[in-house]
Amino acid sequence: MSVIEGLSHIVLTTSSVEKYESTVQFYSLFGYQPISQVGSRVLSNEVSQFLPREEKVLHLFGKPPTQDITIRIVLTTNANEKEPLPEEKDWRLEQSSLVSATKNIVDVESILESINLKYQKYTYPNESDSLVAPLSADLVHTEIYTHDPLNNLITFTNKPIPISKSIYPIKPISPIKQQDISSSNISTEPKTKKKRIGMLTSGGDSPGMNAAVRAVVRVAISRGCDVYAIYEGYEGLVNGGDMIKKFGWADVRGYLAIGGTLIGSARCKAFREREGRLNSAYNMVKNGIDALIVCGGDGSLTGADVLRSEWPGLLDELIKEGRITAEEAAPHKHLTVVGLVGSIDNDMSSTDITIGAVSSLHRICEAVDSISATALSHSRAFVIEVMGRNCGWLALMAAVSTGADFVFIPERPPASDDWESEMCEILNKHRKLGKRKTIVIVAEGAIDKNLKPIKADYIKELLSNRMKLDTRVTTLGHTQRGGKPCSFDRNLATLQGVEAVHAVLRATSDTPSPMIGVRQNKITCEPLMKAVGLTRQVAEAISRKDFRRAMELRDPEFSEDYAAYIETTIVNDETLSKNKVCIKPT
Ligand SMILES: Nc1ncnc2c1ncn2[C@@H]1O[C@H](COP(=O)(O)OP(=O)(O)O)[C@@H](O)[C@H]1O
Ligand SMILES: O=P(O)(O)OC[C@H]1O[C@](O)(COP(=O)(O)O)[C@@H](O)[C@@H]1O
Repeated sequence: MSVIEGLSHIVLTTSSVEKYESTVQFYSLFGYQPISQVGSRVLSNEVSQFLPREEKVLHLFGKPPTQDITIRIVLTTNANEKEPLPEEKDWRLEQSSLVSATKNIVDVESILESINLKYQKYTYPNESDSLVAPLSADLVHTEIYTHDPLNNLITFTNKPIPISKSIYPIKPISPIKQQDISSSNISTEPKTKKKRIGMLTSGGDSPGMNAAVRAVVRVAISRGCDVYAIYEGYEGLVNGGDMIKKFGWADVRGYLAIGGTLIGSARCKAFREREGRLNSAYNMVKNGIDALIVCGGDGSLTGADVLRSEWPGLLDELIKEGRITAEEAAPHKHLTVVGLVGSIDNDMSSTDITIGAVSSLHRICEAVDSISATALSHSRAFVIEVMGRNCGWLALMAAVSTGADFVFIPERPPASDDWESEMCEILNKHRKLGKRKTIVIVAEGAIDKNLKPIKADYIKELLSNRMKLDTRVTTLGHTQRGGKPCSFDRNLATLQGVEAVHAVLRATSDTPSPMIGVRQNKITCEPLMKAVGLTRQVAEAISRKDFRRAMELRDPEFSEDYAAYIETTIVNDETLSKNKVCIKPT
């Protein structure tokens, strides 16, 4: 028996008031009725500014055999905005967010005409379909594809049985005879050419990278491709030789449980130069590799896309230099690049979580728990520095998970000019309420509101001198990055590795390089450079001191986590001090 009883509602989010209003109007045109509205657009509380501001719930009463649909339209700063659908594409190939059954497809069409909205219409059977037999009535129907103001693809169908998956009895097209093929139709690619995929891990290693390599290798083999491990990140591409090795099924045996990356990683200076990428193109052509799956952070994924964009020019240069022949280059006209995000920092936009971040967080929590035990014994204070480069996710999540007394992250510097006094006041309050230990977590990229770095040693001085606490600094360092991947990272990397190979096989010469992500528990495929661009915007927002924007640009839960941390950890209950209740250490 299933544990759920059916669809509750669909949630659509936007940060634009205009789009919010027009989405409500759009769905109303098709008969959805408002059943409730909550929220206020003006919230003064600093924390609340990141929470949903307003939402409307619309309901459509379905007629059997269909069911009612409820749509919640939310106005929030943390919206997942979608890109407009490319008009030239066949929208049937995209994933619809909502498929509605209708008996009045003509009315649907007139509504779309009346609001001047683009749509695609398909009638079955199609004139060009070669039917084996007349279609049964339940297969004759029309489908209309359009999008709502938030760019969600929506479909209308007048199929008599809306969820019927029956297929059309179309005659197979007879094989083309040799004499029918004109020379202009002959592809330069040999028909039997096997796809050859290169896989590399690059940048800082992260737990779960091995699971990604394993999945890519095995799915590629299952799909009839050859797969090559490229050792030491881009170093292997630049140097070639035995740093590029064909992998078989058994080569990745035992990979799942091992931390780091068994095919090695590097920060490769040579690949940043065109000369290095020219050598990489040479080594790829010589090995017949024309698709590359890269698992790394935003730097590694940018590097892969640079290689893809330069590819035709690099091949021309190699031909001119006489290093490869035109015949060798011909089957490799396009390079397909797919990105998997492997980084403990969880700093990539357009994905909820990166491969390795959860394992690293577990490690940090274990370390903080251990330090807490000794802090408690000696009534000491500890300032713990955690990794994350310019991202505060690890620090914030560790603070939430361990109940640290204070946290410093780059995206949300302390609001006050005299944050030192405010921090001491909060820590003092916790001490007065009976806490025997003080834990301050500081992200390695923490800054104050004037962009001055906040370092663990400086905090230690404050705690020792002003609060007279016996204070130690612990820098967790690379223990955070190594070690076994947790099951979440093994699963994530496996699912994403599978999708990466599928993305390679789907790619055409004009598809932008995709990045495999995960959103709301679904594996996603987003334009890689768009995600990299959004990621860079966080650093830009911070450098402009626009910290509100920096928080918005992180994944939607970031602000909620921050709010939860403040509410659950910074004591804010006056009754406690009045009644002198002693708080047990967390
Ligand atoms: N703009 C770029 N052009 C070419 N290669 C790059 C670029 N940025 C990064 N790379 C390559 O990716 C490697 C890893 O990048 P880095 O930023 O250090 O780590 P991460 O991928 O974890 O962000 C670099 O050492 C370099 O070889
Ligand atoms: O190991 P290194 O080269 O000192 O790099 C340390 C950096 O690598 C990381 O562990 C991971 O960063 P990337 O995923 O961007 O490579 C950062 O948190 C840290 O700042």
